[in-house]
Amino acid sequence: MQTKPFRIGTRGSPLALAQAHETRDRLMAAHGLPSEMFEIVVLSTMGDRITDRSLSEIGGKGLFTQELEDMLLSGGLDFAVHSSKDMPTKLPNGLFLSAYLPREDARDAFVGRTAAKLMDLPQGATIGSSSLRRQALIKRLRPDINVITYRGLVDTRLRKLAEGQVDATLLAFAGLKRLGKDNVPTELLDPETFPPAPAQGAICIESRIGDDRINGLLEAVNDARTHEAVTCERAFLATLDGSCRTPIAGYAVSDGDTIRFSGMVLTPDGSQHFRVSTEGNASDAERLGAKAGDDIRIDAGPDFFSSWT
Ligand SMILES: NCc1[nH]cc(CCC(=O)O)c1CC(=O)O
Repeated sequence: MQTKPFRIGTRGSPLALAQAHETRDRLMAAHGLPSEMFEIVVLSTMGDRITDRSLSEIGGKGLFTQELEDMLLSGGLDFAVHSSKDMPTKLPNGLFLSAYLPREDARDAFVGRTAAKLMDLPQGATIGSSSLRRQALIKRLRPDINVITYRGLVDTRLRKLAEGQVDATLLAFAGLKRLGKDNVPTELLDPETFPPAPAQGAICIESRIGDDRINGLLEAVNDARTHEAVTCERAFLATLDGSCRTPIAGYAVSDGDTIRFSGMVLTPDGSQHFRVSTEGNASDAERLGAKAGDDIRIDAGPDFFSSWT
């Protein structure tokens, strides 16, 4: 009988804490365990400490994960809760993504101050976003718009917007929902024209390979369809993501039998893009995503990825 509490690692941002609490609540419900059986351990990561530069400028992998992974490997944590979108495609030896909670809405949310919709913004308007994918997609649809670097906690971004520093910003709808800010978006962007980032909207749990006791505990909260979809999207990203300087979108939906995937790569200025769409057996999720990555790379040609990176 386990008597010591399970140690759950998380970052300390309001969104990260909400995700850690959701994970704990689902584990309590699945196993009939009291909250005292879980201890939430908050760690600060490089990504939390550097807030004045965009993530692609800082570079490096695992900006939001390394400190948690180090402590997982040293045994100080039993598992860690992350936004799947923040996970590098390669994990440290000995760790894996053992469970995914049911995915939240994966769409991007547009939060407008001077217009409610992206396509209705005035000519030359300013949008705050540091995501290469969002910048490229905005410029593809609205080349006149000026995109400025914009990072920080969700509340900080919304405050800057309210103060008039920008006309609009884009955020993952999933994050807003988890913070109880469902009513903040003025538009939800269509995944056809504005596809989300690979793994957006999905919470994952990272743990040690071979730690059967913990992995058995986590299995009970794994959502198979989310696991399949995000595995497909991450395989697509892994095939393409040499540099993290490439705007990449990818979104898969699994019904348990069939998985459908669409991906897009763009030049940072949005002037060129390539798409791929495919479907296959859900049990083939990873191969399907990797193949889509290979296909779009061939379609785009050798000069596409080297032209700006
Ligand atoms: N560090 C960025 C990040 N990582 C995950 C989310 C949102 C939550 C999610 O995609 O599950 C966000 C913020 C955003 O894009 O608005």
